Amino acid sequence: MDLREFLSGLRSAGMLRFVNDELDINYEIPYVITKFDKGPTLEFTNVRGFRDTHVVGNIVNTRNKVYRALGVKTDVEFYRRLLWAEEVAPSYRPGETNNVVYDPLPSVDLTKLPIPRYFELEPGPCLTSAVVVGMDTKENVLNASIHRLTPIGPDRFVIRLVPRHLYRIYMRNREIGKDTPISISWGLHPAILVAAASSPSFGTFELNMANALLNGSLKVKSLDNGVPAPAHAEVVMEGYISARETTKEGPCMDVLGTYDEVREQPVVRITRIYVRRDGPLIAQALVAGYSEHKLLMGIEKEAKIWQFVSNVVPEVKSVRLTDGGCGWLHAVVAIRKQSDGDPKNAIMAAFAAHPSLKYVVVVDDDINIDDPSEVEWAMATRFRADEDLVLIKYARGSTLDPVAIDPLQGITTKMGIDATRPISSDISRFRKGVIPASLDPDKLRIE
Ligand SMILES: C/C(=C\C(=O)O)CCOP(=O)(O)O
Ligand SMILES: [Mn+2]
Repeated sequence: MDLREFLSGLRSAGMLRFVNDELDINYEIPYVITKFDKGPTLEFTNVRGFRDTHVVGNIVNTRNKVYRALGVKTDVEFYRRLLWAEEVAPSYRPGETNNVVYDPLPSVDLTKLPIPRYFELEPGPCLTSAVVVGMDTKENVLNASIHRLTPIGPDRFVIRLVPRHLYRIYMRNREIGKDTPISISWGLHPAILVAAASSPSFGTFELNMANALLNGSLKVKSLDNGVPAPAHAEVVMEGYISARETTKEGPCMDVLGTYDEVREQPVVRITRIYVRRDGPLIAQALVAGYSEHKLLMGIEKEAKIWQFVSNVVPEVKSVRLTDGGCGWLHAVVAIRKQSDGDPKNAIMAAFAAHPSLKYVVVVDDDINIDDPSEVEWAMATRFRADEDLVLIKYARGSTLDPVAIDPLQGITTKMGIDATRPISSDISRFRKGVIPASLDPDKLRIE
């Protein structure tokens, strides 16, 4: 399964529309994508200045499409499948092949690639949906993750490295004076994107996880620098993260919909570009701060929160990283509690599961956590700040948080809210009002 097959499945299911007007990849296509933020997948067939190229946006901008990509139907099925893939990843190493769909370009020139330009204050075009595989040259540890890459020359990017696994690999290589060999793959089946956006423990290779999610069908090619890349990507680049060279990165839009800080970040040197040529090249545009970005970043964290909270509370119905909380900073967890102390433990478990989380509300399982008004209703009727509020000062949060105490380290204050009704009290005081009638109002003759 590659991106093209996934897109054709969406088209057959009526979930993908073609846009045939001539549009520019600079601002125009991203703008249209944001106007259909929770809508259909859009395939732009007439991209100004780029022949034989389509741009696709909103490929997994809804929960439904993510679940479709992973072959699951319900939240709990999704949590179990993703956690299973993290667990079994070591025994799902993808097979190696030289039978790839892409060919090398005669020369390296990033300006020839259809990399979109998104937001007004950004310094230029930005690659927001590519998977970077990096290798620890000493231990041969591999890691796959998604990073913002801004071209700064025909063969150079600057890469935003959050202090996580690729950063650790880069630091370990740097300590012995080595550049970090990488592959950058763009235009991938969403299962690979979901895996790369996941955080299994260091040493678990996310492409193995993707292979498990794809039922063992993923194939990889080893590039000349020794790093694997998926054999069915639209574009693959081979290169190195420089151990010495850094430059300013940003200002670039992040998942919060605000401009991330400008930081000194490592430079990437590209040594080869491979491009798919069988039919139009499919370039994936992903607009930072919109639904696809939020879902890809947050959805694995929902599974992790579900897992961690399930360790302390027997029944966890569902978890949402909320839209207003940017799919990253705010969560709602619906539980069926057995003790009035359960929600506090659930709050602690949620913070342990997702270090960037800043605010979590725990509700009973009669609350629809997809409806922000119902969640607020639970807070209005089941929460009292003197005993149901947890504040944790000076904890590790997100490096993106504009009000962090220390933005470099992402240190902030966290808040947990127990909006569940007390077990001991009269349940009827907390029940939602129901009118016992079963007629269909849509069938009434209302003039
Ligand atoms: C750089 C990040 C997201 C983005 O660019 O939108 C990830 C931030 O991760 P934290 O661990 O929350 O700092
Ligand atoms: Mn990792």
